[in-house]
Amino acid sequence: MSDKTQTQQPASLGKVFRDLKPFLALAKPYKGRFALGYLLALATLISSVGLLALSGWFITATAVAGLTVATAQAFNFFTPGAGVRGFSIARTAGRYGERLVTHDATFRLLAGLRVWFFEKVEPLAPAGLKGFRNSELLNRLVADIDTLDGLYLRLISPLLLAVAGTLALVILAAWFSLDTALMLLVVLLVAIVVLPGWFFRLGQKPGQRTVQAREILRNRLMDYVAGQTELQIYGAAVRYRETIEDAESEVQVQERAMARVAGLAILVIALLTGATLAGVVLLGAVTIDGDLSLGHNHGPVLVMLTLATMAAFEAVMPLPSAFQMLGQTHSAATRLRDVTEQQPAVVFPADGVVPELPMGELQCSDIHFAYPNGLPVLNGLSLHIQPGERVALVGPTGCGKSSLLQLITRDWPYQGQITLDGQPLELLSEHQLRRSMAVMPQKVHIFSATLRDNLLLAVDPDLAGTVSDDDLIEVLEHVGLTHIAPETNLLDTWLGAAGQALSGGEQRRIGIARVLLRLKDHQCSLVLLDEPTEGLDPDTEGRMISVLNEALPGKTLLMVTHRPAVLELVERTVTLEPLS
Ligand SMILES: Nc1ncnc2c1ncn2[C@@H]1O[C@H](COP(=O)(O)OP(=O)(O)OP(=O)(O)O)[C@@H](O)[C@H]1O
Repeated sequence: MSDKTQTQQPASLGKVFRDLKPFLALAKPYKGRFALGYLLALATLISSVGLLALSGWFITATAVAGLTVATAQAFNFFTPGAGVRGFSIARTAGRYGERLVTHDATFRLLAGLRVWFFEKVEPLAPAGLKGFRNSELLNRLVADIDTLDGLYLRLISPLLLAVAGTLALVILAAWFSLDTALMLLVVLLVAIVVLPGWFFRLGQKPGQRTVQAREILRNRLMDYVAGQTELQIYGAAVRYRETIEDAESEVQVQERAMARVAGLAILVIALLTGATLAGVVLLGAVTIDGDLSLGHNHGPVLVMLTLATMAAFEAVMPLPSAFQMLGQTHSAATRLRDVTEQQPAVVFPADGVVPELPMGELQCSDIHFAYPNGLPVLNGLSLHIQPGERVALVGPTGCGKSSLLQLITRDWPYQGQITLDGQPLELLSEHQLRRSMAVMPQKVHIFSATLRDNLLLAVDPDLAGTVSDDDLIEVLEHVGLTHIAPETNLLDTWLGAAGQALSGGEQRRIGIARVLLRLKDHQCSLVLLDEPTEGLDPDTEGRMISVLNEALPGKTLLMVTHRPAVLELVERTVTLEPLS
């Protein structure tokens, strides 16, 4: 089985930031929290620099003051001592507060991003999502959005902090010596501008490949779990597991490549820090020219500046690794945009026309339709169904029967016109269209939810609360589904993937039960059934036919079927011919 993956071309840093701009804009609702986080990070950095600088000055000044009795007695130990304690407490509290606030803001933002992504995806279904597997969408919704935390948490705030830290240190150094200040400015610019650009380039390819390799691994794992039965039956499980192991090895190869780059980043920053400290000491030694006296304060200030430089490097230290991860973040953002920038194939008007008296008259005129692969399915189909008429749509498999039902539910765009009670479907809002129809698709989906929830989803939201548990039980009795759980907790029985499995026939009867519930709404005038009795034994099929017969009077029916028995429900049969 091959994997459908997209290979991304390496992009420049400018393009990456342009591509990420919309995601930065999505952080706007949380800007207050992020600003507070930044201020706390700044306070922490100032406290760190202050703590080391003051401690360095204090220790050296104390030593110099101790050289004579007079200076030792005159020296004020208390104010610097209190300052060291103050900075130390502020640094701990600041770091705690900063972590709390920025993580809280990021988690809120990621939750908001998931809602935003889902809102973008929902109108695309089903036509716009056919190109994506479920596992791909899930991967994007969960893993890719998680990867974006690097953008907010590890990139923007640290970058701003490094700039602020650099400026502060250079100003402090300039007060002591212009040469030292200039050297620090050059070194820190290298650390803020050159190194991040270099590590961005080093990390871009393995970062993108990591995201890709993880997606392939997740897709294969999800396919493996979903296709267990087939894999076991055909003895293909071992072969398939090998492809999973291959995918896992590829993830490890890419992660190792990323780890190597991360190690290099730590090494380069450590070397740069060491060299800079040596430079500060050397330049400082030249500046003070051997004068360590307390009067000029030179010695203590030199130690203070050296330790302040050390602390300021804390701010630039995370930048190379953050930029190394940028390729990964960009890759995740691009994959999200691939989905969210698609235009829905079908758009519903917000306020559609309201049908006065729903009759269920359906008119399809000159319908042409092809799926995105371009193969024509319907070519000039016309069909008129009178209000209350019952019609069966028959024809060889693959001739387009189910597709026609999907056009009437507006799943796909088409050429020609379909009207309901004289109104083109395009003029109906989504709610009005859904409310006017009871639909049973070819494949009935059972949600991982209670039986009650699985039935109530067929009830229009406007009528929520009007359907009681007794009504639900009555419907279950009609379709013969009261046996699937003990009577005492029948409606609370958990179904679907995480609950009780249902047979194919039971699933179809859940579909019929949903239709029966929808038919209680007087605004529902059209019933579309796709092979409603497929997979049922003749007795159960006969029972379903009489249940539907009782519920259908006054409603228009268009039913796809291959089963002769169910034709007794209809007055007319329309045969669809295959195009070739
Ligand atoms: N999502 C899709 N993308 C591309 N082609 C599709 C899609 N769904 C169906 N088709 C193709 O469109 C054609 C019509 O399919 P459709 O399901 O409407 O046939 P049908 O008459 O209902 O068949 P059956 O009686 O077997 O249910 C078939 O050739 C099918 O392969």
